[in-house]
Amino acid sequence: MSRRLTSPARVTVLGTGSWGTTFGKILADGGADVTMWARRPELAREIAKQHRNSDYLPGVQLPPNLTATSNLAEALRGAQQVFIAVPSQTLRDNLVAIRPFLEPETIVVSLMKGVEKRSGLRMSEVIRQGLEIDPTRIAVASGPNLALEIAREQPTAAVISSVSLETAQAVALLARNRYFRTFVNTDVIGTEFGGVLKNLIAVAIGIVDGVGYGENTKASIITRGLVEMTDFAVAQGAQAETLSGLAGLGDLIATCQSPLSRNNTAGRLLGQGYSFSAVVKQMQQTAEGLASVAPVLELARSIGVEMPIVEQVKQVLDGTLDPKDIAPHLTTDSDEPQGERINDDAEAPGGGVVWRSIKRAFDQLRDGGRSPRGD
Ligand SMILES: NC(=O)C1=CN([C@@H]2O[C@H](COP(=O)(O)OP(=O)(O)OC[C@H]3O[C@@H](n4cnc5c(N)ncnc54)[C@H](O)[C@@H]3O)[C@@H](O)[C@H]2O)C=CC1
Ligand SMILES: O=C(CO)COP(=O)(O)O
Repeated sequence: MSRRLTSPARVTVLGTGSWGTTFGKILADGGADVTMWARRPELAREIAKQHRNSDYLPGVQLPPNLTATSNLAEALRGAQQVFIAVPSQTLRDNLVAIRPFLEPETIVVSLMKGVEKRSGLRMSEVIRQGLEIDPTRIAVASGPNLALEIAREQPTAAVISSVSLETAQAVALLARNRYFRTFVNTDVIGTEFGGVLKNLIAVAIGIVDGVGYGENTKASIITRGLVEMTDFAVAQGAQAETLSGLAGLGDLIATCQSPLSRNNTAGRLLGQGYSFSAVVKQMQQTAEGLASVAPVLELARSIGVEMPIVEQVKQVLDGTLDPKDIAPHLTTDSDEPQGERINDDAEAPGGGVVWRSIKRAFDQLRDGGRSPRGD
């Protein structure tokens, strides 16, 4: 009988909220030795000694090969891969603390689904700036991954993406087990924006749910929302197929359907008539969509992409649109019936996304050479 001679990989997860802790369990159940970093020493103690995180994952038993500390240097020592799951708006400050302790070969993986409010940057871009490491050492994970379902070992899948296929594969090999299956791609822009944008559509779904509208409204918003997501992401340099994959459509379905989703929940409260500030006060956990909506719309406007559903979410957040007036059909100022695909030109070769990208690139050149951002 052959025996495994190699020692388990040593990995670190920064952030012990619902997703960080669940991802730690995924990695540990896949065979890695996992160290979690918690800000609060008492939470680190609960995870290390009782193998529980009762605040975020009540009733879930964590594996014995998962431990925790509140000492960042200790958490990062010897880590082959580091996974980060803190609220997106806190990432930059956390990177300042991480940087001195990061070892030269360590791969850094973002588990987050937001954009930085003040810069509009994706999390992998903030990591690249904050740690000054090569993009080939950075990966992102995304997909239909509601933490509590996975913590209960209900099977699901995700995508690991990096500009380096080798890096994506190395991460995917560790981040998998009997209930968590990982695929790989090199479309970091599409994978990250899929996770960011589906949150905004999930807020819209929550709003109409809160108002009391039914399945037609929701299906229309999901379908039109996917068009907006794809149009925006492709204009940023993503591949359209990524948005129809796990990190796009897959996550959109999970988040829009589940009461476990914090973005969906925040939307529902808005639809029930609570103000934005009242919703923020009630939310115990991170709802990334609330902070991402403004920077996403700013980016969309700067590249000439229409996002009517996301615009309406912003108006509801700002208190300038009555939630009951949110509608999937408010897609244009024009009285003319539109093609189903936004900005679609029925005469265009191939129609849809590709044509729009070419047209947009042409318009941007004409408008002074602003071009879609590469990764
Ligand atoms: N919960 C889920 O199902 C999933 C969440 N995500 C993403 O993971 C990221 C983290 O979300 P969750 O773990 O769900 O949030 P959470 O609200 O459950 O936990 C956030 C964690 O960050 C910590 N934290 C708060 N402020 C901090 C700071 N300034 N510095 C360091 N740590 C801080 C909190 O103490 C907590 O441990 C988000 O970007 C979210 O979109 C992605 C996939 C699934
Ligand atoms: O990203 C998620 C599921 O894939 C979690 O969604 P919420 O952040 O809305 O809870």
